Amino acid sequence: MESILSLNDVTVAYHGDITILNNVNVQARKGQVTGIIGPNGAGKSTVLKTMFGFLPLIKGSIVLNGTDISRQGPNKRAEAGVAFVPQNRSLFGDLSVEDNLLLGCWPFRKDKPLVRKRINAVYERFPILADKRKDPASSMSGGQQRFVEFGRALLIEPSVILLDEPTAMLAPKISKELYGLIRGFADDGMTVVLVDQNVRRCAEISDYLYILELGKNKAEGDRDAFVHGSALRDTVATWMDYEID
Ligand SMILES: Nc1ncnc2c1ncn2[C@@H]1O[C@H](COP(=O)(O)OP(=O)(O)OP(=O)(O)O)[C@@H](O)[C@H]1O
Repeated sequence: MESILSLNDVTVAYHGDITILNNVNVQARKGQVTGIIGPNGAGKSTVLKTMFGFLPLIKGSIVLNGTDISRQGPNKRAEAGVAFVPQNRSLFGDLSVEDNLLLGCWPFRKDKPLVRKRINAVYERFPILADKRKDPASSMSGGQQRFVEFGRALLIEPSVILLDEPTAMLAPKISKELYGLIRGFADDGMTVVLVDQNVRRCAEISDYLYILELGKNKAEGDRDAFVHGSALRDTVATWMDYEID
């Protein structure tokens, strides 16, 4: 299966020479969910931030569709079709749902008919957002706010979507709905990279998984390796004190 986005031997730091990722390798394949799991502080969020261009590389390269994008910033990567939904809430609470969506149209803002078309497509996918288009984003539930964030990410019609803990702090019912959506993104041909604390759910919807520990690759394998007892499964149980059932 074709690799769309890859981190190749990547080393990054937030400050000075204290490296956070050390020679990390991740390949995200077309139409697949690539799950990234690991204990707190392993560097999972840092992998996504690096993929989106927030951190300069000390070493290694990032390749998107065969092009080295290591030196491109987030704007360029968004233009190339990479969307990022960060872990922390990223909406402007005082702005309406529609205004938050309009902000996601920035790269093609001058093409008004296209803006309308893409926003309407989001409303078709998430009818609740059409109903609440005039309401302040902050008036919506946590799950509904996630829909706005997902919708805003979809406005550029991304080929790659990076999702950081999309169901953190949400109730099981809405989380299930979100995992269904995420699986649907991949089934529609999008390349999904999912960072998740919920090992079981992440393993269920991922095609391939990476375990990080202390900023390094620790193990990797496809879903079957996790679901049917294996070294990877034992790894998760031992390192993360977690049993997959
Ligand atoms: N802005 C920052 N400045 C300095 N260090 C940071 C920053 N963000 C994260 N770190 C450090 O980088 C390391 C990896 O953090 P990261 O958030 O990528 O881990 P994670 O695996 O996503 O953890 P969690 O599951 O807790 O979110 C941690 O030691 C963290 O303290």
